[in-house]
Amino acid sequence: MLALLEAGPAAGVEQAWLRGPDAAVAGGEAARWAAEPGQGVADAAGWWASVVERLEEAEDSSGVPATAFGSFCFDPARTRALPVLVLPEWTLVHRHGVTTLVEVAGRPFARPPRGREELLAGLPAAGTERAGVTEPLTVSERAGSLDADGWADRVAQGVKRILAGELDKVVLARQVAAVADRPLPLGRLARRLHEQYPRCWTFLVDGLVGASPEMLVRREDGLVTSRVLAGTIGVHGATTPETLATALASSSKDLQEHEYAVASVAEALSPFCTGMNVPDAPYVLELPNVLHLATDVTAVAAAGTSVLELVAALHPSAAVCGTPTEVARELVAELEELDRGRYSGPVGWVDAHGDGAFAIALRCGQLDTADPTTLHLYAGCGIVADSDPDAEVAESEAKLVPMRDALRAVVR
Ligand SMILES: C=C(O[C@H]1C=CC=C(C(=O)O)[C@@H]1O)C(=O)O
Repeated sequence: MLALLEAGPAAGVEQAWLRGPDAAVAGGEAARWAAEPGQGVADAAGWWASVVERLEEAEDSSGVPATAFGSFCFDPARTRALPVLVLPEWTLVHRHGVTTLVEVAGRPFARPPRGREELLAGLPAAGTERAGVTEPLTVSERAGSLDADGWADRVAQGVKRILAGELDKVVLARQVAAVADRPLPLGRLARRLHEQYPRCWTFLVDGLVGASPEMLVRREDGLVTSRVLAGTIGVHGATTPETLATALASSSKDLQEHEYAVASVAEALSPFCTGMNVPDAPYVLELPNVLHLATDVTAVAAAGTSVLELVAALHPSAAVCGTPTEVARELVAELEELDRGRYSGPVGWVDAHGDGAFAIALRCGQLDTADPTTLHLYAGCGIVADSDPDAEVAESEAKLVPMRDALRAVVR
């Protein structure tokens, strides 16, 4: 499956989702939601319900349900980007040690799926996919509308507004454009991210590629889980992870930032769930580039609640927007000078039973719609009353490391 992913669009792979040993790669289009500007997850849920109704079979013969891949905008009212929900023609799923090729057949889909043999015959054999390609990409960077100093100034303005009592927390992001000498091999980038960050959820959906450590919500057989992250410390060569973890777990600024994020998730989930468990204190999640304060929330979904309803209720959490949500959303728009597009929106999959998983699209890049050599990279930081602008710039640099490393490492 990694060979398939690596081959990317050349092998017809357009969507992917990977974590640890589990993976799904998919291609072709049996159906695509024709999203309009301003639409969001609730609109997509209606479309998906109507597709599921019309499927002849909701599952393949081995019981794996038809699955759509989606990616939604951070702020549908303020973006030129469109959200995505696609039911691929075929999906190769590896789960619990079993690999299944799921094909969507029958009404209402005009295009018949390719035969299994035909599909598999077109794929590169594992291990041969890199033969002969050894030249690294040459990549340069261009600042977004704000450079690091300009963004630090916006962080300082955010702190002032918090101190003035307008809000408690705001998440501010910055963007840089990575420009390569060739069209970017998104499948290769996804593979590299997956290999370097196996504890993260790696995604590739319509030109959005990344490896997110944050699970907005997963629903599996009625069980709901959400991994809330907020509060971060960058990894430096000289300091041991234990020392960093101790510093993070005792930082009142980071603990406060984290508390807002957990509260926003628990509050949004509660109308849809019973038996919610919210641990009293966070643990420290260690990644190669950063350490995060993390809390895993679990609950039981009310009967008939699909993962898309949960996503619609949870987004945007205080990990990407702020507290209170509406005030923070306005301040993000005022200070960032950035169209976030699908960065920091939900990205993941939903199946015909309403189960699924949506991460928050962080540590990612969005392929430029007009230029396949340009990837827009994003990193954001939670700002509270005690935030220091220079420290936030350093944190945003640490959050850009996964994409920058992957870009440096891939060959064309
Ligand atoms: C907004 C981002 O991270 C969020 C998720 C985890 C920790 C965060 C923080 O500590 O600031 C952010 O809230 C990003 O990576 O672009």
